[in-house]
Amino acid sequence: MTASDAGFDPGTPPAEALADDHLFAAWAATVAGDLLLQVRGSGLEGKALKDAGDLASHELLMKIFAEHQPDDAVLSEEEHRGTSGAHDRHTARRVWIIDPVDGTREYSEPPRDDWAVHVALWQDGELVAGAVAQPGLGVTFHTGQPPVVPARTAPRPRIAVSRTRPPAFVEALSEEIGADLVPMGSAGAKVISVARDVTDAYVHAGGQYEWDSAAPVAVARAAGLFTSRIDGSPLVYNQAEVLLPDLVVCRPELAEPILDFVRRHGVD
Ligand SMILES: Nc1ncnc2c1ncn2[C@@H]1O[C@H](COP(=O)(O)O)[C@@H](OP(=O)(O)O)[C@H]1O
Ligand SMILES: [Mg+2]
Repeated sequence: MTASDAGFDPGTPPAEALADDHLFAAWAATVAGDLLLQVRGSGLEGKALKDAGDLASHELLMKIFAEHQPDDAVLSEEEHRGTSGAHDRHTARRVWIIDPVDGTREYSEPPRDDWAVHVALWQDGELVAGAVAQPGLGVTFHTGQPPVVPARTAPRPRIAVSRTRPPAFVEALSEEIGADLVPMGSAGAKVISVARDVTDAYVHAGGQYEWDSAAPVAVARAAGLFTSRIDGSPLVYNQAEVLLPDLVVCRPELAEPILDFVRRHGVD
């Protein structure tokens, strides 16, 4: 199913979004999320719903970027795991890194809300803008108005982990630092859960790609959260190899205990 099959018209971006990359990212992620809600309400289920949502959101976003950001390259999960659009991301100054549906499994399990649309902008070596739409919550988190992280409410740290592929070492990590594990779908939903004080950290290892974390990490950084690879090195985007298999996003005070555990025990 494509956006036009679904009879969906995203309209035109507001003038302020055309003049501001943060607001453009937010607009694009939000309209793709609106389309995904419409597809989710169409009666499809399971794999058919996953495939229809992925395709519709991807095609809508590619059309939006071709029309409104024609000079930029796009790196999308859904385009053969590589560059798409008219420009080569290896030479472009500006590359939009998008995940049309993150948490595809959870998207196909209504009424779960742990799925997201990711739109990030990489420019001259850095992430400079990002938006994570969580249509199930009815909110788009973005760098134009970064989330204000509430004071910590839980007495024990809560670590968000993949529902289906949690890294083995997080069990031992949680025991050592006295944390509770919170299984959840979608890298974007997990990063945003830290910003919302639903959890205090997101720890992942064992596999992921640039589009899974680019937009969430841009939002997390703008919100003042700590972000790095699991070995403490920086997360770097628009690399020739798009595998970016591990990350930590957390309240700043939890970075050292988590990274220290990994230094001492590794992640095997
Ligand atoms: N071991 C792994 N290898 C490849 N991708 C992985 C992975 N673990 C998680 N991911 C990807 O990271 C995103 C979040 O995963 P999870 O919900 O398990 O935390 C998902 O993106 P998609 O839903 O866009 O495919 C998933 O495919
Ligand atoms: Mg993803």
